[in-house]
Amino acid sequence: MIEIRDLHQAYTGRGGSVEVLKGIDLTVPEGSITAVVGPSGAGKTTLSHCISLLEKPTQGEILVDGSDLSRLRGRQLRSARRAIGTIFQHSALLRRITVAENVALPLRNLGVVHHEMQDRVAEMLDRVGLLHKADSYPGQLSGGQKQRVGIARALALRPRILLSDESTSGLDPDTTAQILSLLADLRTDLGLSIILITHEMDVVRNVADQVASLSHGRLAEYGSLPSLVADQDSTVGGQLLPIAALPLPAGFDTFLDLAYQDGDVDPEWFTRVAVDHQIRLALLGGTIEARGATALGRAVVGVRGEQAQRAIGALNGLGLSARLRSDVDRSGPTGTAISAASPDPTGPPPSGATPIPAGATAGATA
Ligand SMILES: Nc1ncnc2c1ncn2[C@@H]1O[C@H](COP(=O)(O)OP(=O)(O)OP(=O)(O)O)[C@@H](O)[C@H]1O
Repeated sequence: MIEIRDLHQAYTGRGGSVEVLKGIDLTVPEGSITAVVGPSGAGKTTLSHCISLLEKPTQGEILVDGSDLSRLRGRQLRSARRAIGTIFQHSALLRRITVAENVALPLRNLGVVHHEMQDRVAEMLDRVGLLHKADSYPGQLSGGQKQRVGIARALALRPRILLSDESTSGLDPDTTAQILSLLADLRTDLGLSIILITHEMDVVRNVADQVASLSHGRLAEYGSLPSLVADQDSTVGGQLLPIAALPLPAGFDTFLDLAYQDGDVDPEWFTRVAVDHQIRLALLGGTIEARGATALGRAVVGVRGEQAQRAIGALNGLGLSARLRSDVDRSGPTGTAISAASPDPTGPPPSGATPIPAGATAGATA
């Protein structure tokens, strides 16, 4: 487990001191993946450098299994670094030595004896599925294979924490999925605490247990992924499952935002509200994402104003979180004018997620 407490980082230049991290508190439980997201300049890389002990924070603590690594120097610092393995964006392998020699580097620097080093390298390459590439050179590998070697190297010192700094950036979707699946397995098999610094919301949605969002050097949001998706006030939740919706059809004047929470939603909610409760609903857009045995989702429906409160009650009773939008008009619920011919102005639905066909209506005559 890694705990970051009141972490500050300031840089001093000609123009004076600039505080880039302004008191970050973050806990990454053992055996879990925490994604750190945020806009450019929010402080993600600075946080990553502080965690990997490349930079010394100006204030605060980085506790790994209870001991503060941020105040160490010299030999103690070098030793503490072993607790944290880092995977970089471009794998950062040395081109002139073999895959096995790259993985062995951290062990060699530590003076591990030869046969032990060979065993460890073979074990780590086997874990990432690349034992057969041990004698190849990095230039002979695909992008995804290079990243796997980078992961094997990061694991060589048996760290407790794995820090991935944009490690899937620039990889194609299939390769990204393979790397994420490997990270998820490592979390489970080795009980690693994994910190994923990324700007890719697809990556976050597919693999993160918790999400921390930075803004201007502060922690803007933090929570489990399902809780953020279910929280209608969460900006990150909206970014994780973005929805573009059709405008309200004739006869409807009120938008409701819906969120699915964990597995407790009645799968027949739409029919039940329409038939059992005699409420007219127009399904205007939505996304459902399967996570293990549960489903996460967000949707937008249209209702008639006089039925809105009853609809909210019925939907909440079926396990959804339903909320009236206050800024109701006939443009989309985001306030952006959306035409029926172009129902998705923000681009395709997130990969791996199932878009609900917009425009379906149901309901008894009211
Ligand atoms: N060595 C430095 N000296 C001065 N300012 C710095 C230094 N490193 C980073 N900064 C500033 O700190 C802020 C946060 O930078 P950082 O690279 O951590 O953001 P980021 O969230 O990783 O952004 P991106 O997604 O674009 O990589 C930026 O305003 C940046 O200009």
